[in-house]
Amino acid sequence: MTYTLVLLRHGESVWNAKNLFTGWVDVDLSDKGRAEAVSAGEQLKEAGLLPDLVHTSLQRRAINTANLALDAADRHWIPVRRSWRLNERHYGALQGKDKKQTLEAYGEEQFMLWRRSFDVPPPPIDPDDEFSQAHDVRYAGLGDDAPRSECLKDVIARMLPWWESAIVPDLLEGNTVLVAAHGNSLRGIVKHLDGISDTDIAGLNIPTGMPLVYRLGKDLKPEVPGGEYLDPEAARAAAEAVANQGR
Ligand SMILES: O=C(O)[C@@H](CO)OP(=O)(O)O
Repeated sequence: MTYTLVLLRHGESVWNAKNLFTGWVDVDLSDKGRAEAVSAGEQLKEAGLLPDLVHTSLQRRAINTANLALDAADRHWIPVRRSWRLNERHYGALQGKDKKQTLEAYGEEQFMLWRRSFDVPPPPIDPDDEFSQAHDVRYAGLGDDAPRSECLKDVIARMLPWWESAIVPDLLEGNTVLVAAHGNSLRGIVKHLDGISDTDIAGLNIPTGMPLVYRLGKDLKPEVPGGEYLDPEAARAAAEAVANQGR
């Protein structure tokens, strides 16, 4: 038995286009991002990869990407499950800041520590900051779980309970599962699936709007390490562009 998981980072957001740290700020897709989402759905349909169920974060760029992609694939009607545990990494006090200006102000080493180190979170955001989610009703029930900043290690710790309790059971029932989420929450899933080390994960970047397909064996280990992009060349170039943001 092979289980099929499709990971889809949201299409380009308006803040991706402006090169701003985004995290939990609930920005929408750009026109390019919407087109990427539609194209992702068309690619899924062409490849015969029709999701039975979709999991999304609570953020509109992922929700709208899933809706557009599933509509293009004629799968707009499938059941959906959402969780904050699939949200983007909370970028703390960097939320709303320009990536290039941050790199220039703090230097390459600090910038990369905040952006890609496994266990160094950016400084926490002030609850009254205009880009804080402290007063956002959708997170009102989180209590002490509500982050004010996260590193990738924190993302994996809050993502894994959803992976284990919601996504894995859906896969084991034989469903093709689509997960529409974010650069860093998906890096967490990939790290977990492929057993990537805390150091090597720094070099892994996920492009916007490109389906990444994992076929998993009985033990939920990937048949092809790293999974397979439906358009591998475009994905390689786009992942490199993500790696170079701020430069
Ligand atoms: O700003 C963010 O929330 C993320 C994803 O867009 O950026 P980065 O790739 O720098 O982690």
